Amino acid sequence: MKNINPTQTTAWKKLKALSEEKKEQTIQSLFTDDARFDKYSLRFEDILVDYSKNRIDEDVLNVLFELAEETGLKAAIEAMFTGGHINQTEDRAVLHTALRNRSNSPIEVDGKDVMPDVNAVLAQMKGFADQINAGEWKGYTGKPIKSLVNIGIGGSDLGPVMVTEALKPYQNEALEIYFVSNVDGTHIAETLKKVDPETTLFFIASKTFTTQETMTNAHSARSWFLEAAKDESAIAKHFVALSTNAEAVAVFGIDTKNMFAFWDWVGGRYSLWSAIGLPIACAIGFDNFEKLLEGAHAMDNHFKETKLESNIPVILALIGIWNTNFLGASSEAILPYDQYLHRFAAYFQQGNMESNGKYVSRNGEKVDYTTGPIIWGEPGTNGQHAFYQLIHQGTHLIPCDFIAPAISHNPVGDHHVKLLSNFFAQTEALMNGKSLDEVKSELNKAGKSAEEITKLAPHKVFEGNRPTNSILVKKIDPYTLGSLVAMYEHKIFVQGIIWNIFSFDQWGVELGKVLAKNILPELEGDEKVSAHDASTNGLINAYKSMR
Ligand SMILES: O=P(O)(O)OC[C@H]1O[C@@](O)(CO)[C@@H](O)[C@@H]1O
Repeated sequence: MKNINPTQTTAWKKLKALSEEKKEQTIQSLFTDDARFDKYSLRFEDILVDYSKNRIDEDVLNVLFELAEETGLKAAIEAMFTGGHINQTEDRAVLHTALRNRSNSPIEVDGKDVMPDVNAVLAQMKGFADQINAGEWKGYTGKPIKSLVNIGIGGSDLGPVMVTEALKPYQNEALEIYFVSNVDGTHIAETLKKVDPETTLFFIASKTFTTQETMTNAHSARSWFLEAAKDESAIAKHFVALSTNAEAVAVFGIDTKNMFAFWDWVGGRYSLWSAIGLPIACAIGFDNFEKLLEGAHAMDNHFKETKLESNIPVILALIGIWNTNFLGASSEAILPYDQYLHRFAAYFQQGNMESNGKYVSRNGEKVDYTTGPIIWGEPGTNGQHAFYQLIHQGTHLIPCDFIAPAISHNPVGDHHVKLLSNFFAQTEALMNGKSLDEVKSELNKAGKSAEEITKLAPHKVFEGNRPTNSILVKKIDPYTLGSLVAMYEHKIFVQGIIWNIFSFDQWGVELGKVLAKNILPELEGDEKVSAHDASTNGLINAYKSMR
C-alpha cells in the first residue's frame, strides 16, 4: 500500500484550485437540465444512491477520481480483500469481508484459507439459532429460552442492536431481546427486572473478553442467575460466549463448547457478521442472517469489481473528502427516514469515528489536513423538530445522508407518504433554500408592513446550497440492510486510504481506560486524594464528601 501525504498529490492541489475557482458555484445552478439526476445517481440492486445534490461537477469528480488513483486505492482494496496485514500497527489482516464471503472462494491469512473456520462457526451459529428458535434449547428447569440478553459494548453491542432494531419485522415474536452495555448498574438492573432466570440466555460478547464494562456486567448477570439456579452446572444452559479469547472464556466459567469464536482479523466495529452476530441470528432466524451476509457480499463484489467512476462506496467517500477537506465540513449527519433504523447513525459513530478519528498518518507524522468527520443523526422526521434549524440556517456546513425505504413494514393510513414527502422535501429545501425576494413576496402577500418585512425577512431567508445524498431503497430487509452497511464500511475504508491513516486500530480508546483503572481504587475509603491535578482531585474528593 502506498504511503502518500494526500496534500502532496497533484490531484489534491488541483482540488484546492477548483474549490477556490468554484466557491461561488451553487448546487442549484448545476441543475441546468434534467440530465444531472441520471448522471449523478447510481442504482445497486434495490438501492438508489442520488448524489446529484452535492457541490460537484464533472471537473471536480474527475480530479477526485485522480486523487483515488494517486493514493493507490485500487491496490489497497486488493490488499484488504486478499488478507494483507493492512492493520499495520496491530500486524493484522482486515477481513470482515471473509465473514460474508458467500462465494466461499479461498481467502488466505498468513498462508491459511480462513473459509473453513468461517463456515464452521456459521454452522455452529445456525445449529444454535435453530435450536433457540425451535424452543429446543432448554434452561435448567427444562423450559425453553424466551429472553435473550446480549452483554457487550462498542462493536460487541452496537451492530447487534442496530440490526435487530432495523429488522424487527423479521424477529421471532416468541423471543424478547435485550442489550446491556453500560457499566452503569442501571443498565443491567433495569434489564434483569424484565427477565426470568429460568428462561433467559446470556450472550457474553467480547472480542477480547477483558473489557471492563462487559466483564462487570457478565459477572453481575452470573451472580443474579446463580441466586436462582444455585448450581454452577446450570451456567452452561444459560451463558454462551462470543469471543476470540477461549482461555478467558473458560476462566469466566463458560464451557468453550458454548463459545462462538472469531478471529483477530475481525475488527470490533466490523464484527456483526461474525459470531458477534449470533443474537441477530437468534432473533431474526439464521436464514435472515444469511440474507444479511449475502447483501453485504453483493456490495463487496460491487466495491471490488466496479470501476471507480461507477463505484458507490468510492463516490460517497470522494464526495465526503471534497466536503471535508475542500468545503470545510467537519461533521456528517446520517438521517434515516425509517424508525426501525433509529440506531443506524449511532452504529456508524463507532464505525466511522473509531476508524478515521486519527491525527497521525501511516508514516507516524501528525497530519496537516482534516481526517474523519463527526458522525451524528437521528431518524426523520424527528430530527426536523430538533436540529434541522441548524442544518438549514446554521453557520456549519453539514453534509447529510438521507435514507428512506419506498415500502414501509407498517403501511398505516397515509403515514408513509407523509414520511416520504418530508424525505424528498428536505433535500430539495437544503439545496434550493428560499431567496430574500421570495421571502419578501411571501411576507407582502401575508399583509406584512414594509417595516415588518424589513425586520423579519433576513431571518426567513434560506441560503440553500447545503449538500445531501439521498439513498432510496425498496424496503429495509436483511439483504438490503447488509448491502447498506457494507456500503458505508467501504466508504470509510476508502477515506482512510486517501487520508493515509490506519483505519483499523483504535489506540485512542486506551488512555481513558488505563486512567480509570488507576482511579478506581482511589474511590474506596474516605481519605482525600491528591495524586492528580487540582480539578481531578477536587472532583474525586467532592464525590467522596457527597456520597
Ligand atoms: O469486544 P470487546 O473486546 O469487548 O471490545 C469492545 C469495544 O471496545 C473498544 O473500544 C476497543 O477497546 C471497541 O473497539 C470495541 O468494539
